[in-house]
Amino acid sequence: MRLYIYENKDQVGCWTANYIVRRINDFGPTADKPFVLGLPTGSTPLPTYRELIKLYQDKKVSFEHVITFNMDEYVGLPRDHPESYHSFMWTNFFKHVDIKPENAHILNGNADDLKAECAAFEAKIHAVGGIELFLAGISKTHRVQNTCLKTRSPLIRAPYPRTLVVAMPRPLGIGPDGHIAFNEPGSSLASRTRIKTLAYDTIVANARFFDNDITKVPHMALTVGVGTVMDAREVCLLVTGVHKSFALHKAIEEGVNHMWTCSALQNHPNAVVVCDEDATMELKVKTVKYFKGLMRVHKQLGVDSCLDIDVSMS
Ligand SMILES: N[C@@H]1[C@@H](O)[C@H](O)[C@@H](COP(=O)(O)O)O[C@@H]1O
Repeated sequence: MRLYIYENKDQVGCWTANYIVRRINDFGPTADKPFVLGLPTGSTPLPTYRELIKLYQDKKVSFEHVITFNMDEYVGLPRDHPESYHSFMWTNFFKHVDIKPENAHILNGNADDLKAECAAFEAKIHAVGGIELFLAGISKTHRVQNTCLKTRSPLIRAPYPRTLVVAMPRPLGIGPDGHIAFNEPGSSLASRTRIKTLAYDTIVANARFFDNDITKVPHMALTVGVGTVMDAREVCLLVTGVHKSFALHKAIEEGVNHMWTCSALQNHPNAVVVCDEDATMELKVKTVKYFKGLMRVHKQLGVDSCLDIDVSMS
């Protein structure tokens, strides 16, 4: 596994978009030999999508012969709901480039037979020869730091007519998370595309997109499995922001573990993690120095041409 560390999320997006364009152009896709790309949703890939659109507008790439497969979709959310992953992908990427609608595959969370929908998705990936490059993101981890819990204290009730609500400090804790697609903690590392119940942490995290009302957040999703991602010939994991730093630590500094499904990538023969400085916050200094040193040496020796990508150009 390689780890590339860039200054900020925009540089990560710039590098990733240019890398995808390079991979597509080197592959030379045609109607008979399309380039198959796996794609994520979320805020993390947005700078990448913005840069990809710019590169398309500058005629540096065409998506005419690119086939995409998205990682996941909510169950039961109308396709045209602004928070569906269909809406996200068309608003933020597809409608701006020349991809053919029939080539952009997104799971249908409203299918009559969800199991058949998942099986058909896997079959389609197989039919086009598998995924060449899977772009992925991971969810954040929650570090609860002295936030307040509302509780009722009988001791300080009088002389107030009603029970008084007082704030009590909560102990520092770390919630389980760091999932890839919707492969929540405990997902099999050999899992395939399937229906998944969302973890409570994920529902709470995603409430920000649903008026902060957890009752509006779908509780189930269709998601590619960890095994589906691992089958891609290359995986590129994007990690930006300090809120992802603990997940990054779990992904690369500790062992492979189904409670941190992103850590499965340690077993992938061709995985690259691209992160920003903020996301390295929970890594050991020696880990950061090691990977930065590798980047420097590989660049000097010219053995890793993707390190030549100029991330300051946008
Ligand atoms: N199912 C998606 C994941 O595929 C995504 O990686 C994650 C992170 O989103 P963000 O990039 O906004 O932090 O959100 C959801 O849980």
